[in-house]
Amino acid sequence: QDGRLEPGLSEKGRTAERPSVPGVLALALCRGVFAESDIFKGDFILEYRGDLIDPEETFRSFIIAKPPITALNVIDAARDDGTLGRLVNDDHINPNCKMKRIMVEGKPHLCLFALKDITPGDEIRYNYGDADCPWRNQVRIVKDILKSDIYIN
Ligand SMILES: C[S@@+](CC[C@H](N)C(=O)[O-])C[C@H]1O[C@@H](n2cnc3c(N)ncnc32)[C@H](O)[C@@H]1O
Repeated sequence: QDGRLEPGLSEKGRTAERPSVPGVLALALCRGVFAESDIFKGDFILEYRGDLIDPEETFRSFIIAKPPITALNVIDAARDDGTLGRLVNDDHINPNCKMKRIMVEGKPHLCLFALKDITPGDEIRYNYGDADCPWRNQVRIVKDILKSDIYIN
């Protein structure tokens, strides 16, 4: 539409005004991808672009860099090419989109599709899968602290 590869989406830094857990995860979650226009259930949103690498190489880079689990086996997006797929954050509880692997001419492409209607301003988030994501534990720990007696106002 406007010549950008990913129209209708923008990258934003997450700041203290939109933290998942007030004051705690704001720094860890520094950037994310946000809708600029309406996206409807089933719509294609973006492709998680990266370099196609062999499984052995993927295993090595996973040990070193820990890319999101959905990207394992085929696509390594460690190299910043300016596209937004590599900036989409995880939500394992209420994701609004889903990553699907689509084969085109024998080559895998990881594509993000909307699971529900998404309105402008919403953050695009998918479930990274069963990956051992440390931030999920952080949320649990913070919730436990807030519920416990040791939390002093
Ligand atoms: C594919 S990147 C997403 C973009 C990343 N937020 C950034 O600013 O570059 C994956 C990394 O983002 C962070 N991340 C993703 N989802 C998160 C979440 N729900 N809570 C906290 N950090 C998250 C983790 O550091 C993870 O390794």
